[in-house]
Amino acid sequence: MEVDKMDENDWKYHGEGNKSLVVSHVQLSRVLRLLKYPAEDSENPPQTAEQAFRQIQNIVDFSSNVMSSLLGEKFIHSGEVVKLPLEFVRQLSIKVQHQRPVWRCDKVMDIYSGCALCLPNLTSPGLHQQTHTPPLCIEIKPKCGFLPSPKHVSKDIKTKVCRFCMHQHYKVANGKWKRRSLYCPLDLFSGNRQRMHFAIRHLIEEPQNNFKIFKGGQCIYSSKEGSDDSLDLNSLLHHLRPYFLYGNNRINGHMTSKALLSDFIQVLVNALLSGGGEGGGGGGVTDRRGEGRSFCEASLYNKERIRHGSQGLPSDSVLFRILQTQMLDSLDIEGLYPLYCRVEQHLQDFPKERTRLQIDGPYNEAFLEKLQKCSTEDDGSVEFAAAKVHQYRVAMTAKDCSIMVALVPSGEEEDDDEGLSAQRRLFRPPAFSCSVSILDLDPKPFDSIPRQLRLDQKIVLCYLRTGSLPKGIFTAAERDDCTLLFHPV
Ligand SMILES: O=P(O)(O)O[C@@H]1[C@@H](OP(=O)(O)O)[C@H](OP(=O)(O)O)[C@H](O)[C@H](OP(=O)(O)O)[C@H]1OP(=O)(O)O
Ligand SMILES: Nc1ncnc2c1ncn2[C@@H]1O[C@H](COP(=O)(O)OP(=O)(O)OP(=O)(O)O)[C@@H](O)[C@H]1O
Repeated sequence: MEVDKMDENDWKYHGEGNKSLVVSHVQLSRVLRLLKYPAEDSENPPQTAEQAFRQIQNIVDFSSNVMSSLLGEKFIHSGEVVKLPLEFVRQLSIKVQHQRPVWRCDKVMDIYSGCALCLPNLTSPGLHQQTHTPPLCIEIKPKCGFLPSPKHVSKDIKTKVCRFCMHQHYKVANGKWKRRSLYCPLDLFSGNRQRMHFAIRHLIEEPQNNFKIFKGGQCIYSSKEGSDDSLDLNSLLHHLRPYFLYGNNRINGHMTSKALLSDFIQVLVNALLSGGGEGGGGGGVTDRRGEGRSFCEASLYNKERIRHGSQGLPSDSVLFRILQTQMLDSLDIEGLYPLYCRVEQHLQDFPKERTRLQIDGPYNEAFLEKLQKCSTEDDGSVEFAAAKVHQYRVAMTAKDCSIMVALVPSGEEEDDDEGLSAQRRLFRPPAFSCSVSILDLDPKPFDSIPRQLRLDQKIVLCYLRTGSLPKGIFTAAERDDCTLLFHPV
């Protein structure tokens, strides 16, 4: 990619989040991730080109020097900062504008700095070049997978119902989503295949911003934000069917929708429990959170079943690494906030200390060391408080990152109809080579901590007012099954 010969016609809108917009190259497996600003700042960019460059370089450094070490290098693609011609960026911004979801248009793409992050396109990995069938990529934003310790929280409910499940009530009450998602992250992070299966079924049922499926780089399944349009599950099944032709669950040569979906989820669970495409998963590890902190009372999963074995997550799996990193938040926002205030006060008294304490970076080995070597006892120092704040911010990033699982059908060259006996085709399970990556590993600003506390309080209050008794409306059988409803395709 030659940055001085950029043509907006080679790029198309790919997606966006709260703070960046992503375009993908039409031929190369590359994306550009551009910063966004609040729309009211569109005339006067809130930072200079140098500051924007530094912000993106900080993202690269944080990902490659800090998160990569905590999450495992094999999952991380940190990318590189690129300087783009301003005319190209302006034309690109005009080109993509009409494809952007309306609810994201409170922010505009940065057209002033010319800086962007260039990354591999994780939804169209080069792997597929050897096969006829495009890869299937599944993006999951799993959110926080554990309950806080009772020691640090003021409201008992926080030790029973997870943040995601409580937050759902708040989001629906505020109109962010029309329907509550019944996905519970604690089920996904359980390492118990049945619970994980259950969690993924609910992600499919109500994806919100937690679940997307791409085929050959195109998004084929996601929520339409703010809308209550029913999702096209039949269309999804239509896309999935060719990948699962050889499943075991066929009746008279036809695979039922339920079986198809079940096979798909099974493959996804396997990928999430594997070591990330480099051989089989490591041995199961004991769940060190203890039963009390790994089950959410709002989950519809039948708790009785958990007795039949929670194996824990394999230590080389992506979920294990994300969960461990999330758990660097050992104090909860309530326990952390007084330490934040200690740092904040110190910075008001001694503004130059901001640099020594690495509040805004640099995100280098010294930063990583500060958070890894943080003592367990509070000695009252600002260094201790800053290290706990660093740990919390790293945990926040791990609570907000996404996992991309790329599935490529393997052994496809043998699969022509003439070449395989009907018997073999009927019973061979689908085989995929998979690769797992983690995306969106940006550092969370120091100043976002007071907002975190306020949001936490609002979520808990809202849940206490509106969130009780969801289980009562389901029968035990519905709770165990919660089968998605399909029409035959
Ligand atoms: O606070 P949360 O848990 O709602 O997470 C925010 C996300 O909301 P979610 O609940 O996942 O829909 C939010 O996602 P959406 O904009 O809702 O898609 C962002 O990821 C936000 O991060 P940042 O401020 O852009 O760096 C996230 O904010 P941080 O808390 O990670 O700063
Ligand atoms: N390297 C990549 N390859 C393919 N798609 C990507 C890549 N990076 C991001 N995307 C897509 O673009 C979307 C937005 O990117 P990202 O999550 O990084 O934005 P964000 O603004 O940081 O999100 P958030 O709302 O969590 O702050 C992702 O959900 C994903 O679908």
